[in-house]
Amino acid sequence: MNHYDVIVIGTGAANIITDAAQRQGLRIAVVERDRFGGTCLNRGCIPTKIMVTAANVVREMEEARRIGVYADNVRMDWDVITRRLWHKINENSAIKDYYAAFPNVDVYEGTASFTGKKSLHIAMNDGTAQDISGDKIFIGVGARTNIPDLPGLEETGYLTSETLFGSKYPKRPYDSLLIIGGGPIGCEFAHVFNAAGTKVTIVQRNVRLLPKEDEDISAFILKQLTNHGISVRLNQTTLSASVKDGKKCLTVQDKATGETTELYADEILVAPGIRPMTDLLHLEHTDVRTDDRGFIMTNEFLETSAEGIWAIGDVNGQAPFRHKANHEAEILSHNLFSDVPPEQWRWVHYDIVPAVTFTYPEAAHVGLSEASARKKGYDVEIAVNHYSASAKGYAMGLEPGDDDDGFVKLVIDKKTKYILGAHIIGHEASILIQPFVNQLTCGFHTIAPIHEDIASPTAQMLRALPLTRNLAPNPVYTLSETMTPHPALSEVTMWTRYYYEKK
Ligand SMILES: Cc1cc2nc3c(=O)[nH]c(=O)nc-3n(C[C@H](O)[C@H](O)[C@H](O)COP(=O)(O)OP(=O)(O)OC[C@H]3O[C@@H](n4cnc5c(N)ncnc54)[C@H](O)[C@@H]3O)c2cc1C
Ligand SMILES: NC(=O)c1ccc[n+]([C@@H]2O[C@H](COP(=O)([O-])OP(=O)(O)OC[C@H]3O[C@@H](n4cnc5c(N)ncnc54)[C@H](O)[C@@H]3O)[C@@H](O)[C@H]2O)c1
Repeated sequence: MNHYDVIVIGTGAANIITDAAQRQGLRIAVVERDRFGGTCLNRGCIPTKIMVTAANVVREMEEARRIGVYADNVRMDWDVITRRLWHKINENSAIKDYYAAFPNVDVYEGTASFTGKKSLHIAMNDGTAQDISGDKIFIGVGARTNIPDLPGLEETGYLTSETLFGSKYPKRPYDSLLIIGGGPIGCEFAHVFNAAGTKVTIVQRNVRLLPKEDEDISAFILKQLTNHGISVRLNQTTLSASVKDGKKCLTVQDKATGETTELYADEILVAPGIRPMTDLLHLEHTDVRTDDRGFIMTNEFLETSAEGIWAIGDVNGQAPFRHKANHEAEILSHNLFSDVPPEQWRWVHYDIVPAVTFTYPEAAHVGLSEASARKKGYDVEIAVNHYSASAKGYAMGLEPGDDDDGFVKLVIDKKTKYILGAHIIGHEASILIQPFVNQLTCGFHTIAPIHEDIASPTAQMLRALPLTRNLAPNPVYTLSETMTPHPALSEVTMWTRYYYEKK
């Protein structure tokens, strides 16, 4: 059995940990069962945003007539989008080659599962098997679509984000598409296919689209998607799927009226949320604890309940975004692989994770919604500013009262005047949210334990201090510790710090 200093399972955000351990000359095993680079590169953020960016331009060109610019025959060239998208996805093999070239890194292409507290069996993709063990093990195995238990779905056939960017990639846009789920995945694909000319219907179980957003943002996006011709059915129960007259059919029931309807389309895309990839890991052989949905429980230092095992990214069930996963991996790299004393350790706090849904227009937020702030007992004040109130907004053709006149909404604690949450819907909301993320990240922070009972002796010592960190606005390291939503154009400014850090 090969023994390693470090084992990293998964090659999404966990690559940041591999890089840090590699720079220290440690002996590392990297295990990956699928395409290298994880969800973001292969079937998530990157290919969807290549599509979304093209879809945005379609909408912008259509709207440009209100400022005196006319473009005829605006259309998406699916072949160009397809070529650009797969060009990017295919970079995954370069990631594998990159790691394989290091003498201190062994790359295993296969599925890892625990056989003991620190040992793993790898069912290699070529049919062979390997057994390895390690001192430090990092789990970054991500998540996948949580397929609903819907009668007839398997027989009818369906798409997920995984198969759409895999064996079922469409050679041309569908004529019609039913989307199960009105979260970020459902809404972003609805925007893309709608702009590509597909007749799109979203079937959403919740009474709102994007229910993790502030209610005002959900209402705005509903109006926008509807204005663009997307049919949205809220508050629905999906009863069954079938094939009728050559079309795929979804039978749904309105939860309020009880009315049952049959919806037809060429294809069904399933986007009802995600489940962790922990089922393949056989964590029962370890002391790693999971919650009732199978997500690995981690503390503010990304420690699991098992000694020497950490977990980052989607698999820990906290804010499933790539920038959050990167942030966690950077914290571990700093704490464990940069020779700093524990008193200089960083920790994660999830209350300042920005989120952007790349619909048209974009929806972005950081911090608490109005409803969640009130629920937490804050006496809140609200400040709202519309795009049309700014000179640039007018220049863009936005007038007060326009359906698409986006806005910024601040949720403020009446007592302290602190910003509890910032919410933006409108053009480039992904960039406009950044100042609020920076502002909330700056300042003096005191460690806030997550899962109090998960604590290595070092974590216990740091909690007892208690550990503090002052992020003054001027030093470049404050930028390094501030998240930026991925993939927003604000990365161009925020990631300048990498050139300072020479990474
Ligand atoms: C359609 C879609 C669009 C998205 N858009 C955005 C966006 O715009 N912005 C954003 O921030 N987030 C977005 N996300 C979410 C984002 O992709 C994830 O939060 C992020 O990629 C998670 O990274 P990770 O490192 O935790 O896991 P992953 O990137 O999923 O990496 C895990 C890796 O582990 C491998 N693996 C799993 N189990 C094993 C095993 N047992 N053995 C070996 N290898 C294993 C997997 O094959 C995978 O490569 C999107 C997701 C989807 C599905
Ligand atoms: N721009 C981004 O950052 C981005 C984009 C896409 C995905 N993601 C991440 O990926 C994760 C998965 O996205 P998602 O949209 O699948 O998840 P989600 O859990 O956010 O949304 C799924 C939606 O589907 C609905 N739903 C669930 N079961 C249903 C059913 N049977 N019928 C009808 N509706 C049903 C739920 O009410 C929910 O609103 C998200 O948590 C998100 O963080 C991020």
